[in-house]
Parts: sequence; C-alpha cells; structure tokens
Amino acid sequence: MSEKSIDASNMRGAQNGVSKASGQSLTDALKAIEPEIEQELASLDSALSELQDAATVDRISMAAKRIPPMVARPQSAAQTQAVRQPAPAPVVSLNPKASPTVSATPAKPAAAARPASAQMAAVADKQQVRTEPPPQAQPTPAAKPAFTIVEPVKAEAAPVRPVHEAEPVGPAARTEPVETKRQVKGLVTIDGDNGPIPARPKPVPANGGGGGSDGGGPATKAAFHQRLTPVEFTASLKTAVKTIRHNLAIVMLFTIACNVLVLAIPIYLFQISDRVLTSRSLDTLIMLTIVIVGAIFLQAAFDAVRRMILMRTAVEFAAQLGAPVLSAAARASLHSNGKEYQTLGDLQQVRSFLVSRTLLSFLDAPMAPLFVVAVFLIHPHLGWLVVLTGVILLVVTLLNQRATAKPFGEANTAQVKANLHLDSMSRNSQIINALAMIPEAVGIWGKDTANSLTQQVLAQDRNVLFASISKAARLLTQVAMLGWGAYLAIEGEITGGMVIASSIIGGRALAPIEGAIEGWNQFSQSRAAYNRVANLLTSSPLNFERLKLPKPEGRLDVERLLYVPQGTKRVVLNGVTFALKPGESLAIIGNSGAGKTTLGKMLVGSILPTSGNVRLDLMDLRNWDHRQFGENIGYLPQDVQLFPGTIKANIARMRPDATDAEIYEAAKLADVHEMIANLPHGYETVVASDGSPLSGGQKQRIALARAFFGSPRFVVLDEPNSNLDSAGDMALMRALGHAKKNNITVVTITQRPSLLQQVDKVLLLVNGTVALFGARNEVMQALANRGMPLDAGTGSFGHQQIE
Ligand SMILES: Nc1ncnc2c1ncn2[C@@H]1O[C@H](COP(=O)(O)OP(=O)(O)OP(=O)(O)O)[C@@H](O)[C@H]1O
Repeated sequence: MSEKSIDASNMRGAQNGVSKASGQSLTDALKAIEPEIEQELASLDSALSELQDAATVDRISMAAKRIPPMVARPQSAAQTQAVRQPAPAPVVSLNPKASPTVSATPAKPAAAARPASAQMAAVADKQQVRTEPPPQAQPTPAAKPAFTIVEPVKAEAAPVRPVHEAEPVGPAARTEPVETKRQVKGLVTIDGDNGPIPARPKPVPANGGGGGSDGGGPATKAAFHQRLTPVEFTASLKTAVKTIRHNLAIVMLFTIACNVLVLAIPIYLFQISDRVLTSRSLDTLIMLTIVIVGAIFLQAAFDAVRRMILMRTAVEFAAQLGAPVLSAAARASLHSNGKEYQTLGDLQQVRSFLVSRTLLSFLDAPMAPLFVVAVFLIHPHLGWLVVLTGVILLVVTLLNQRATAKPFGEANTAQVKANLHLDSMSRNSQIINALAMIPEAVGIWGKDTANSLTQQVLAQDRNVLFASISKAARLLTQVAMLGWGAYLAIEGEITGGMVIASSIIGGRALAPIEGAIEGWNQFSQSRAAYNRVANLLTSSPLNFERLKLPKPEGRLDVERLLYVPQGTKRVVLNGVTFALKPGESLAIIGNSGAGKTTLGKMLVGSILPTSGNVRLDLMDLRNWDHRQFGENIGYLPQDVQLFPGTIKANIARMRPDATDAEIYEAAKLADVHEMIANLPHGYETVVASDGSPLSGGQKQRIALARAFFGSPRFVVLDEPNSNLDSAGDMALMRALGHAKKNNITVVTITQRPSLLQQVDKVLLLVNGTVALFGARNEVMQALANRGMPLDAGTGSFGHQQIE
C-alpha cells in the first residue's frame, strides 16, 4: 500500500508539472524509509497471525484451566468477587507486563454468544493490537495467567463496586467465566450472574446441620465457634489513657523548658536597664541580645514540639477508642433510643480538648510557683502580692465552676436530645416531606436546640464574667507590683529593672490560672465527655467473655416470659412458655397488639425479658457469646431496613469475609435468587439507605435471604409476607420448605393463615399470654371448634372468644 501511494504521488507530481527536482527528492526520501515500513508491516502481520492462533478453542480451554488454582483457594469476598467480575480482563490486556492470553482469546466465542459483547471484545482486541507488542501475545506458561487473574483482584479491592462501572468492557469478559465454570471442580455457578463463585471448604457440622459459617472458624475446629477478635474495651481505654499520660509526661518536660526560657525576656529587660544603660557597654548589649534571640528561638521550637505531640496524642486517642466506642454504643443502644451513639461526639470533644489552649494553660499552671519564687527573690513584698492574687484567682475558679457546671450540663443534655431529633429526621425524611411535616420536625428540633443555646448563653455569661474578674485581678496585680516596686526602688531596696522584671514574671505566674478559668467550660465538658466514654466502655456487656459453645442445633426453650417495658406498668408478655425441637417450625398468630413482635424480638435477644428465660440449646440467651449467637440465628424484622451497599453485601450481613457461595446459598435458601437475577445488576445492585431502587416486597425478600445467611440454626421471621405479592408468597413458602429440609428451627410471626400450611406447630397469643399452643392441626381444630376457623381468611384470631 505504501509503495503504491509513493508511485501515485510521483505520477501526480509529473502530471501537475511539479519540478523534476522536487519529485526526485520526494521519491528518494520515501525510498529511504521503505525498509522501516516493510519491517512495520511484517510485525503487524505477525501480530495478526498470533491473534488468530489465540482465538482457537484450545486456547480458551487452556486459559480456563489455569483459573481454578487461583479462584479455588480461600479468598476474601472482595477478591473472589474480583475474579468473578468481568471488567478487569481487558484491563489486564492493556497491561504491558501481563499476558494477553485470557483477555484476548474469549473475544470470538463471546461474539457468538452475545452479539453486543462482540463489539466490546473487538474494541478490546483493537486495543490489544495497538498496545501489545507481538512477542507478548504468545501463549505464556501456567504461572503467567496467574498474574492476569491476580491483577484484577487488586483492582477490585474496593468493597462495593456496582457492576455498571465495568460495563463498557464487561460483556467480552463475561463469557470467559462461563467457559471456566464448566471445567472447574469446586466452583458453584449462579445462573444469570456473571461468573463462577468460588466454593469455600465448609466446616463439618457437629450435628448434621446445614453447615456453613460457624463464626469464621476453620473446618478442623469442627463446630466450635471462633471469635474474630477478643473484645476488651476496658483494655482499650487503659491503653488510650496510658498513651495520653505518657505523652503528657513528655509534653511536661518541654513545658518546663519553655517556661524557664520565658524568664529570658524579663532577665533581658532587667539587664538592659540595670547593666547596659548604666555601663553604656555596647558589647554587653550585643551579647545579651544574641542570648535572648537564641532563647526565644529555642522557646518557640519547644512550644511547637509540645503542640505537635499533643496533636498526635489527640489523634491516637481518637484512633484507639473510635472502634471500641462505636461497638459499645451499638450494643448499648439496644435498650435505649440510640443516644449512646453520641458518645462518638464525646470522643471528639476529648480530642479537641487535647489540642486546646486550655490544656496548655493547665500544663503551664504547675510552673507558676517557679515564677512566684523568682518574684520573691526580687522582693518578698512583690512575691506576696502575686500569692495573694493567685489565691483570689483560685477562689474565682471555684466559683466559676459552681456557677457554670449546671447550665453547661443542661445545655449538653438538650443538645443530645436535639441531635437525636436530627437523626430521626434524617431517617424519616421521606415521610416528613410527603406529609409536609417539615415545620413540626424543625419545631421539635428547634425547641431542644433553643434550650441548649439558652443554657449555654447563661453558662457562658457567667464564665465570661469570672474570666473578666480574673483578668482584671491579674492586671491590677501587675499595676500594684509596678507601683509598689517603684516605691521600693525609691526606697533603694530594688532597682528600676527589677521592678519591670517582677511585673512581667508576676503576670506570667498568674496567666495559666487565668487561662484555666477561661477554658473551664471546655475542661468541664471534656471531663464529662471522657466520663461518658469511660462508662460506656467499662460497662459494655461485650467486655465479658463467654464460653465457646458448639454450633447450636436449634432447640428452643421459652420459660415463663414476663415483659413489662421499662418505665411502664403495662404487661406486654405474661407467662409465655413453650418449646421447640431442632428443625421444628412454629407460627405465632394473634391479633394486632397481642405481643407477637415483642416475643419475636425476645427470641433473638434484641430485648431482654423482665423475668423468665429464652434458651437456645439449653443456654440462656444472656449467656451466649453475642457474636456467636448472632452468627447462628436469623431474624427478619417487621420493619425491614437494608444497609446502603450492594445486595450481596446486605445478604452477607456486610461481612467482608463472606464468600459468594455463602451468599448464593442464602439466596437459594430464601428462594430469592431468581428475583435478584432479574435485577439489571443482579447481586451487585446498589441499595440506597432508603432501600431504593428496591420495592418494599423486594426489600423484604432480600432481608429474608439475609436472615438465612450463614446457615443459621434458628430463624425468626416477623410478618415475612406483609409486603409480598402472590409470587413472593409462593417463594416464601418454598423458603420455609427449604428451611425444613435443612433442619432449621423457624418461628414465623404472621397474621395470614396461608403461611400456616408450612409449620409444625401454632401458638396463639392473646394479650401477651399463650392461649393455644400445639401441633398445627390440633390448634386449627381447637380454633374451628370455637367458631374461629383460620382458613376463613379474616386474619382475626378473636380475642373475645378466647378470653
Ligand atoms: N417498649 C414498650 N413500651 C410500651 N409498650 C410497649 C412496648 N413494646 C411493646 N409495647 C406494647 O405491647 C403491645 C404488643 O406490641 P407488639 O408490637 O408486640 O404487638 P404485635 O402483636 O406484634 O402487633 P402487630 O401484629 O400489630 O405487629 C402493644 O400494645 C405495644 O404498645
């Protein structure tokens, strides 16, 4: 092609009367680059033939065979997902270090399978031709493709990654795992999803149960629970406090040095007035100035170092206690309105105090006696003046503390309430907007905020008043020292320089006390914040280690449950007693307000009974290791909430170590795999905090899969079909059937008689007491005998008749 164009250009040149000389030089130039062009053509030919070779079926299967050792080994969820994700393969092909084998070869089979993906594959191929030198397109040894797989694993390190991000290159790569999964032993395939899911070796269940997670423990440890990490909040607190103490000790050394160097200025003044001015010695002045300049630099450096240490101490304090405080708050909020979460704000408060000017004043305060001694050395009268003012300032400090502690405390309480309202507003933003409740919501928040601000103004007024008194006292003292010093100078007891120096040193002695008074508010708030942090950490029930137990079988014993909510006299549950064998299923029925949800919460330990016990495998729920218990049960609450993140992360209870196989298993068990597969992004669909883009029924079904994640032995489902259509209802029935097959003990709270077909036993709750309990048929017969057949479809279980 190049040669032809060269000839043509020559011909055109001749025809147009272009000068011979210029036509000749062009031909010469083109001839000169001819070898290079030929070489380029040869290499392109070679590259094309390589690509044709690479597209053979043999190469595809070779590529596929290389995958198993990589994907079958235990990996984190993010890693396994990365292997499954389609996007990275072409990315690898653009990497000059990586073998192009895996990305290039599937392009042609993909074209057959999915026309749309063929275009993408072609793009990938073109990129390959442009960017990959031919020698690297050769088939590589088995170790090379390992790199091509590991590469995307790194790229997939981010935990949540919607699949649409990968779409431009996705389809070409999607065909690759399809080929792979047919040949790879030990891989599970999600139909309709993007690729193979690596299976993780399952621990052998001690009781022949459904297997799955036993709390993250290795298979060799049979069914015994392994804690992820020991929980020791008290130890974390001690470590953090130790760090602060240690760093404060170092800061104190720098503070002492700083304060000693501060004396340089009064000494300089004293020397100038009493020595330099009298002797008129320029040399002395220069020497003194050099010394004072050095001292000032040194003091500034020491001051900077101590501030830097304090800043790092504050960061370390927050870093060490952040996770423990959040964990303890999450646990403590179980029995309250969630105000414990604000303890994270307390941590912030302590952190701010650690870098505040107030703390520096507190640290400077112990050095005050040094300055007082210095003033005493100048003249005892002046020393006593400073001591007297110091005492006055201490009294002012105490009065300030008394006058401000209460309003500051009240301001803080009101602020906590306002923050809780804010939190609830953010959670209920949809309803607030739909019902135009913004003015009311803002009003409630405004009331507490106004209370907080009123108290703060009151406290700050008092604080400012006392701070002004202390400042005035200090300035008056300095004036008094100058006046009395002048008198003493007139009397010849001290020199003029001494008068000025003593005034400066006296001011320096009193400054930390004044600073402490000004920052008292911050100090008292930080002290209270620290106390709340310490209380939360030391009193957390997570601190107490429980015995490691085997994976439960699912036996449930409920004994004489009484529940009277705190602060009320209402008996919600009264003498509730029943038992279930492992694998048995129970439906709790009853009218609205009968106490079903309360009982359900009690069965999963989210509220504790006033008296009585709930036992799983004979062990009271209070005595189960909290983590182990949670891992072995499932719960679908009445009010379903999903976490912001992908569907797969939600099913996996946000556990980073969950494998795709476990997620798939839960989805299958809950019979929601088909529904998820029909979503445009399947398991990678990202759910927002309000649950969008899922419908209420879809959310409920995802939450059902979450309840079945990790092969739980005991599951409580509260109104699991309240949002379901008939298809969802059927899927739920099948899910209950799967649970039965897997020997899972299931308690279903329902108002709908249709679900009762799947259960072994039925419990009728009336006004918090067990009215009927027994085998399904017996209970139904008993109800029919009383003129309340369940199949009437009314959903009413008749309080009056039973009572
Ligand atoms: N913390 C509490 N403080 C006061 N009353 C409570 C508390 N918890 C539950 N109750 C009361 O206990 C009763 C039972 O509530 P529960 O939610 O368990 O009923 P339910 O049978 O699940 O009703 P529904 O079928 O409508 O969900 C209700 O009257 C409720 O007001």
